[in-house]
Amino acid sequence: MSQEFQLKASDTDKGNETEVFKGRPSLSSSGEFYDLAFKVMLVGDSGVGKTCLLVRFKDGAFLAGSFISTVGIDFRNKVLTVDGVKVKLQIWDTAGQERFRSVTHAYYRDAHALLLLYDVTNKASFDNIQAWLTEIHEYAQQDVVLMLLGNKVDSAQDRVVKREDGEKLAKEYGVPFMETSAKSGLNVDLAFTAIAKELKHRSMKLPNEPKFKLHDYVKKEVRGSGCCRS
Ligand SMILES: Nc1nc2c(ncn2[C@@H]2O[C@H](COP(=O)(O)OP(=O)(O)OP(=O)(O)O)[C@@H](O)[C@H]2O)c(=O)[nH]1
Repeated sequence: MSQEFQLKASDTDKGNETEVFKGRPSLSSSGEFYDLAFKVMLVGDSGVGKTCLLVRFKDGAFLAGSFISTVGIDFRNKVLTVDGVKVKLQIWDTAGQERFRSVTHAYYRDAHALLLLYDVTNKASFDNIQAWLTEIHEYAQQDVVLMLLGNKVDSAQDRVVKREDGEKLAKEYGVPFMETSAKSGLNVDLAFTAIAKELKHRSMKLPNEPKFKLHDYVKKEVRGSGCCRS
């Protein structure tokens, strides 16, 4: 990583935690207890809405107005309760711009999950998904949890990528898929919850708990863009 683009921590936590389960809860620096911690990375072209998705999930707000591109990498923490277990997600917001690509490459290998975004109003961002998948294949862990998100579905009048095209691409690559809107909140909590459930089930199975199937969960829970709340 170049000196120029050091990690920015929006929360006071350090950015170097790995998955933990000590049999007793840990305390995050924001004062919340958690049992497990995972790193989730947001990737995709510049402007697809990675920062807005994270802000929607973390703060329940939408960053309207002028678009300020992420520089390098940033992160936020959020603790979720998944099946009675406190799961801390440390969510890394990467810069989509090409010139920061070498910075983000360095972070892939530590990610437990990746949310790969395109913008349904921007065909190029969809066409670039294949290149992002190649990059993920090259730099991320082999067993990384991956999900494809088509964002900005609130902009129905500007949509150029059909839902079926997203579904088809996701099926081709065997990844779960959903459409989201950082603006309306549609499916935003669901995307992060699904990831947290998958990571939790992979690392810790409670007695008598059935096997968790991420694809089935997403298919069952996902909501269409006719509606505007998560
Ligand atoms: N209509 C609509 N606009 C959105 C949505 N999400 C993001 N935007 C807008 O899209 C622009 C880019 O959003 P960002 O979240 O900054 O995009 P990014 O992917 O983080 O971009 P980089 O930091 O350059 O990689 C902003 O003007 C947002 O207001 C959405 O769900 N719906």
